[in-house]
Amino acid sequence: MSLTRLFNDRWPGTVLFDLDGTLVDSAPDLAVAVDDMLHALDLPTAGEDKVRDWVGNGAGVLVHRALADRFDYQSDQAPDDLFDRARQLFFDAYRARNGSAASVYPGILPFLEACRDAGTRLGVVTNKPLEFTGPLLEQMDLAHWFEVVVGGDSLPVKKPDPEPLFHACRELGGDPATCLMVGDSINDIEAAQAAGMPVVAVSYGYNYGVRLEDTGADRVVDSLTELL
Ligand SMILES: O=C(O)COP(=O)(O)O
Ligand SMILES: [Mg+2]
Repeated sequence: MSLTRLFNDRWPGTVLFDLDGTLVDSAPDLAVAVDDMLHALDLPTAGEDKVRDWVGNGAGVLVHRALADRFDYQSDQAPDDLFDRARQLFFDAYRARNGSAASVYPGILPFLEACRDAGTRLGVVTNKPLEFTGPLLEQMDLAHWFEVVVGGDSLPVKKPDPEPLFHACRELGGDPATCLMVGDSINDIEAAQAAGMPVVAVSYGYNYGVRLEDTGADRVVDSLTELL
């Protein structure tokens, strides 16, 4: 099925992209920064496989998961002073590292080119803090594609709340019904569904180690080129 089938044989007027795990494989740098933080705190390091499954709810939750050494950290949440120290260590380490080992996923550039050729307006809606989002998009030479970038701390709420998607769509002058969300995790799918936007999920990203099939996405693809 081509993408236009989702929009009555038209290309979407607006496309919003998730960042980590959708446009860019950022986990290698996030994992080094998490391990630098844990090492500085004399805690056992986590490694990239675990960190991949912990990414998705923003930097603060990633730090909590790393301190607890598990996804579900709520019952064993770090005390405020340890969390504050860890968060500072993580932010310093990731700031120094952001983009070093990251890469743009295959299929992204042809899809962005097709959107541009169709006159579609493009935005990024990520749970990543804004201070890391701009530099990463610049380093990956992606920044020039997007008219709007909403970070995890741009608004009082993050995905899966639909408000960041509404906000980006409004800024682009789009209509949620003709806006497509593209993401890699259940947060993206739930946010899009709550916003009334069709959603395509990419299978190659980080969905907490859980397969994306049966999560309710309108389509799951291994590469965005499948939509062309
Ligand atoms: O920083 C995160 O936790 C995830 O960011 P994303 O929303 O771009 O996947
Ligand atoms: Mg993501």
